Amino acid sequence: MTAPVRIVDTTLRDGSHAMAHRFTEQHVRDTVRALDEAGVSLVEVTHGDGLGGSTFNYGFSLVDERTLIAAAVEEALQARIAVLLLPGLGTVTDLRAAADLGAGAVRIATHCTEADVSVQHFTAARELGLETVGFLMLSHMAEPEMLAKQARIMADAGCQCVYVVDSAGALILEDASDRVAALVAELGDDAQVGYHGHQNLSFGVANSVLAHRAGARQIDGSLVALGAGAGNSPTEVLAATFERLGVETGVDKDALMDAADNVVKPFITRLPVMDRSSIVQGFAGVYSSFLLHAERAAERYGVPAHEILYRVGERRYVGGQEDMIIDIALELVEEKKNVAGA
Ligand SMILES: C[C@H](O)CC(=O)C(=O)O
Ligand SMILES: [Mn+2]
Repeated sequence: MTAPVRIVDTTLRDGSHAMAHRFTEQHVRDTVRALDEAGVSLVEVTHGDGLGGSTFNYGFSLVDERTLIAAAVEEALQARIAVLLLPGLGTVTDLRAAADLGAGAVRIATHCTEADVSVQHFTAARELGLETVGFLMLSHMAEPEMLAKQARIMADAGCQCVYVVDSAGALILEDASDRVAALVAELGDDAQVGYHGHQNLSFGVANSVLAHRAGARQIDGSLVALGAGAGNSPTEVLAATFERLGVETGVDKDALMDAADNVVKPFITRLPVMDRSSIVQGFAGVYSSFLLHAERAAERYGVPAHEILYRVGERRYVGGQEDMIIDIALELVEEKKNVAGA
């Protein structure tokens, strides 16, 4: 018998990147209601970079995330509302506030080789009675065995499901399933394994299917793929694909397609697309949420965004190093001046 999979929706968190953090309370209410009615059991709502993410470096939110979390909790009749937390940006105080507002789960995200910084946050989350999930971001930067060791750190700290997070949309087929399999082998019954894909090289859904076959039991998606870079695996496509494969998801694919077309598509300011810049992100292994930062720097300094992104990939910059995008743009301006003057 094929094992069921839980489809987790991150439209209202990863989608925050694509919306330049401009979600309104109405967007959140309408989307949560639609996901809830479609049977999605875990819905993530936070600034794209998690609790406390609304800053100069990452981009300010239009509406305070606590207002959005409270609205989401009010609309969800069966779904649990999850928040994202990046240790160092979000604090345990932010987490307590989210729990007080009714959030029932936290997804704690670290760079794929830095799981140790999440330990106190998992401890606090378990004390608060929250469901706990760990995100090993930019997973393509660590080999499967190394990633599995990092997953062990999270599980030992109280994490109930550790995700292979393909932040750059760089993993292709076995790259994803080998990592999932390594985590499953390491964690056994101690914690579940999840998979979070991005579409930069168009492998989000295919990787998710392989991840499930390798033992992942939670898979992320976003309605209309709304997410950073070329977006996430579309929730409505995941639902249709798993149904075709005979894998139980507990969600209603037609209700999700309705939500995608009639609730989310009308408010999207910029449809996720596999354009030159996002393809370069997947190819060069660049954090998807750097896309808008690179596009802004490109416009401001008159250099191509894809050239900036290639260089970000070469230097292996990670989340939190958004400011380096400006440095690279300035460097490219200098180099172009020197070539022109030579
Ligand atoms: C903070 C990031 O946007 C988390 C995530 O969704 C990813 O790394 O991918
Ligand atoms: Mn993501």
